[in-house]
Amino acid sequence: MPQDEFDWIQKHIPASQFHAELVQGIGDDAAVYAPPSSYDQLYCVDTLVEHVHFKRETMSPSQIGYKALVVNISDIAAMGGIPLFYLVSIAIPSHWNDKELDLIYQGMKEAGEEWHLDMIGGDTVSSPNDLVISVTVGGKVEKERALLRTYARPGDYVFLTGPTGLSAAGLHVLLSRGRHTVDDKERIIVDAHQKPKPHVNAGRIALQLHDRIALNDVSDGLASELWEIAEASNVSIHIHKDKVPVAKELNMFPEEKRWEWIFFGGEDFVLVGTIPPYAWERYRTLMKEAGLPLYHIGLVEEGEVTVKVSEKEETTILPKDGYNHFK
Ligand SMILES: Nc1ncnc2c1ncn2[C@@H]1O[C@H](COP(=O)(O)OP(=O)(O)OP(=O)(O)O)[C@@H](O)[C@H]1O
Ligand SMILES: Cc1ncc(C[n+]2csc(CCOP(=O)(O)O)c2C)c(N)n1
Ligand SMILES: [Mg+2]
Ligand SMILES: [Mg+2]
Ligand SMILES: [Mg+2]
Repeated sequence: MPQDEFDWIQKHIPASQFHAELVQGIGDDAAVYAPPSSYDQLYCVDTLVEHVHFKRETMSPSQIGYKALVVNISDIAAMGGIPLFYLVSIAIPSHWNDKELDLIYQGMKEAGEEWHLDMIGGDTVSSPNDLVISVTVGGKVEKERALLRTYARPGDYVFLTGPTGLSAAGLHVLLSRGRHTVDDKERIIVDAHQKPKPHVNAGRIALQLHDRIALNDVSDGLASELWEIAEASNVSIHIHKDKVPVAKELNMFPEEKRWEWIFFGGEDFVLVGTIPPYAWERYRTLMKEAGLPLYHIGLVEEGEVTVKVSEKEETTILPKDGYNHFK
């Protein structure tokens, strides 16, 4: 725990800033931001709680900081937006020392530098047992162009910007053996869990391409995010299981586990979305030119709100399961 709240904050104030729209950052009662008039503003907040989102055995302090910020950058990506600023609220129990807390801030700084975000404020409090870190991100998106979950229409293609299930597989390894005994062949899945990469460019390319692409980032699991789009847009979504990407890093696990993680694992932070068929080839080309993966995994159909999955001749309902904090 820091000796003094105020001295501790002082040493984490950034020395420079990326965005000129920031009028006043850390140091007053609130940050001041002068938004450009041709953009709408975006805001989101997500929280990581010790023993719920991480344990000392699953994530290093710098990875906790990194992930606390990128899960929010991912929500801005899912709107097609540009992340700009972040505020950090941290509740610190006595068993976390100064060195570890500095590393948490180091991890956030690393992510901030990677995606050009300025830290503009926060809050520091004590906590009786567990560490809690809550990050708020502000961003911008061209006026009236944000990519909404309500945009899916019958006939649209359903796409994914990366394979799912890797983070859950990585978590499985970390929970069974801890973060200090990871094999080389497990590196990719463990990295996917500890240092996910938000798909900001995929979101930006989508936004620049078309004004009616539905997007959602995969935090609670592919099934859960597909259901959210189906419900928001009042459509039926039909997935073809043989088109859903299976990362080769999952091959070392039993088939049943693999599919459970792909559909219900969560924390993948890839984007899932829907796009009108006439815009598909262009999106594919632009993503390919940018060196980014893209998978066509199904279709939006008319009919009551549901998510179906077909395998060979058989079609079943994809359960609305996934990570749920209260189940
Ligand atoms: N406690 C809360 N108070 C007010 N609004 C909330 C609260 N929790 C969530 N929301 C809002 O509900 C909507 C869905 O939030 P949710 O957290 O499920 O989205 P997400 O961040 O994409 O998912 P995840 O938290 O799994 O990453 C968002 O608009 C969010 O701001
Ligand atoms: C130690 C440990 N146990 C379990 C998990 C898995 N987990 C926690 S929250 C979540 C969904 C996203 O959270 P939210 O909905 O809050 O954004 C998932 C898949 C983990 N990361 N660490
Ligand atoms: Mg959230
Ligand atoms: Mg989200
Ligand atoms: Mg989120």
